[in-house]
Amino acid sequence: MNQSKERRILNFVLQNAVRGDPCSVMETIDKYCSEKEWAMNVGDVKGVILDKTVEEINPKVALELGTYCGYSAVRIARLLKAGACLLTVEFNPEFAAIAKQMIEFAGVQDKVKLLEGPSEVIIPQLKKKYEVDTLDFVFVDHWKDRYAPDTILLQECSLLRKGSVLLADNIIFPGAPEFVKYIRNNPRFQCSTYPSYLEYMKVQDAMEKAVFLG
Ligand SMILES: O=c1[nH]cnc2c(O)c(F)c(-c3ccc(F)cc3)cc12
Ligand SMILES: [Mg+2]
Repeated sequence: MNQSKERRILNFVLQNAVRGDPCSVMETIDKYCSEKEWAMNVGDVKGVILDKTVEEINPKVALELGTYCGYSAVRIARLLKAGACLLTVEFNPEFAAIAKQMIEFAGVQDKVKLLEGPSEVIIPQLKKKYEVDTLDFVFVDHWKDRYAPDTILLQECSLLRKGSVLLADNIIFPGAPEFVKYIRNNPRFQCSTYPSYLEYMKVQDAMEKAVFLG
């Protein structure tokens, strides 16, 4: 059976990146996906916006919705301080298996907990099953139709506290209009938009930052 694109990306990393070096893993994925096969990693351009947001917040507990191959999990985890952790949610078992190996190869596995399943099932389990109190940072990068319902679910599950920061990818392309409408008209969020470019393409995209006001 022929390999998946995600398996080809992982193999390229295993053969070309430096084990235990998160930056090497990120650079190698970016090289493969800009030169050989496009893939939906947040990438090196929007990745800088992600980096700056994580560094500004310095989260102790971070959540990622949409692991894919693990690129942004590695990107976020490399910036986490001692004792901090990232919970990352992926519903596609093939992607989760690739991401697990990617995260381990990068050497950030001690900071990352990969949770396999649909976000609407995992989010209500975070407090009791995964011992989360509240989330300091949430990177929203899964399926555009889940952005708004999962943001509502996070609130219903009391997982956000005053100052929790959401950062959502792809609000221009492919776009998340329902989420943008919801979050920008919600007085409980302070929103700001970061225009950028679609990963590995000269196509406009943007990220939305939303601070929960409690
Ligand atoms: O489904 C997605 N989940 C998370 N992130 C994505 C992304 O960053 C994309 F660029 C895209 C994308 C897919 C196909 C295109 F033609 C353009 C963008 C999709 C996702
Ligand atoms: Mg994305």
